[in-house]
Amino acid sequence: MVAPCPTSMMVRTKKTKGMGIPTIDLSLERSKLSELVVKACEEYGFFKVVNHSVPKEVISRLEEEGTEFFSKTSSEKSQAGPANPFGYGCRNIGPNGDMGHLEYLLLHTNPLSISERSKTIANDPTKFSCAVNDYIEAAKGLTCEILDLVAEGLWVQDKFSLSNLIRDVHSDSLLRINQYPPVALKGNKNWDTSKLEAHQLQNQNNNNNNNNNNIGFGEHSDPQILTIMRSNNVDGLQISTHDGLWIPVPPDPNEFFVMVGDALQVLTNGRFVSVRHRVLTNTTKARMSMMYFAAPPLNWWITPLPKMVTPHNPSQYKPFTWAQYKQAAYSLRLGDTRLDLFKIQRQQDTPLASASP
Ligand SMILES: C=C1C[C@]23C[C@@]1(O)CC[C@H]2[C@@]12CC[C@H](O)[C@@](C)(C(=O)O1)[C@H]2[C@@H]3C(=O)O
Ligand SMILES: O=C(O)CCC(=O)C(=O)O
Ligand SMILES: [Fe+2]
Repeated sequence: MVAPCPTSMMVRTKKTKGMGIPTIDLSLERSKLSELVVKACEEYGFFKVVNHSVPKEVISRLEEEGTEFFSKTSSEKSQAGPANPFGYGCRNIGPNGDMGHLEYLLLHTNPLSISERSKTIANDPTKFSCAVNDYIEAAKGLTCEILDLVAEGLWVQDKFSLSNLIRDVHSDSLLRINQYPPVALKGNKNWDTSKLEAHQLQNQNNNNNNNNNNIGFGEHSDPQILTIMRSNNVDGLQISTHDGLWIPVPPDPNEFFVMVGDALQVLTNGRFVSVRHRVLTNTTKARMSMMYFAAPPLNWWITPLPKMVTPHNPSQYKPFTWAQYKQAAYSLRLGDTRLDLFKIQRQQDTPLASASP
């Protein structure tokens, strides 16, 4: 057990199957808070926030819309599809053959695009688009708050430099509502994964080729700057630690989870690493998650913040626009480490080069 620590010092870590998920209380004093946010981003690229100011009603309205949509018949739902990339998708993830046990709605956050899409999604399109727009505004507010804390914690001079990337009206942020139906495990009906320790789950699931029956959403990192996730009370999400151990994330329908994406890894010149995560299906209950992916406008450049580049830590990435990065992401498979395409290879990175005469 971890000894309780004074609230003023917390990244509060609740023990989950032997590992802690950092939990950050947003009502803490600001300078402490920014330090904790940076620490959690460095150590895990993932944390939970409590005491956020998103109204419960904003969350429940979107959840109700999601439930109503996913309870429609397949032929009704298919009117909102296929997801190419936006709209309704079922089992197919992206354009390159990735599959999961899920169905989803993927939406661009532009209000005009939402209003058009709503017509194929909901019986009452205005009610649907209001619920979606309100949720997006709230998630965007929370994301900006967290990005400002990151900038402060990193001592970046312009404390809005990160949040400005996603505040712009042309931001390419997305909203995704995922629904994972319960999947009975093949063979042994008494095989309950919730009773397994993280390392056992890892062994059981790392070999995805043998039995991917329980993969809801395969291992990947999110390409964007930051992802804000909220789910119903059904587990399944796991994150990978820097040493490759899978940690189950206990669901908390009242709170939000934050994930560092590839673009924030670049902006921090590798000080933060985007978190690899996946979803395993539950054997009895349907999981519904709402994901807000915060991204800049398509033609904006992503380069390390000047503060993060020093003679000792020169830029690790070639400059690219968000559109170029997305294009790379969509040309690859879900689990690929697409940032490798943009890494600057330096001589000292290759042991052979330094060893050669
Ligand atoms: C297989 C793919 C699906 C994805 C685009 C990609 O080619 C690689 C990244 C995937 C991902 C993961 C995070 C988000 O869910 C997503 C919407 C995104 O921006 O990148 C998905 C893409 C998708 O499902 O279209
Ligand atoms: O459903 C979840 O909890 C995670 C889904 C996810 O990783 C994604 O949509 O990119
Ligand atoms: Fe993801």
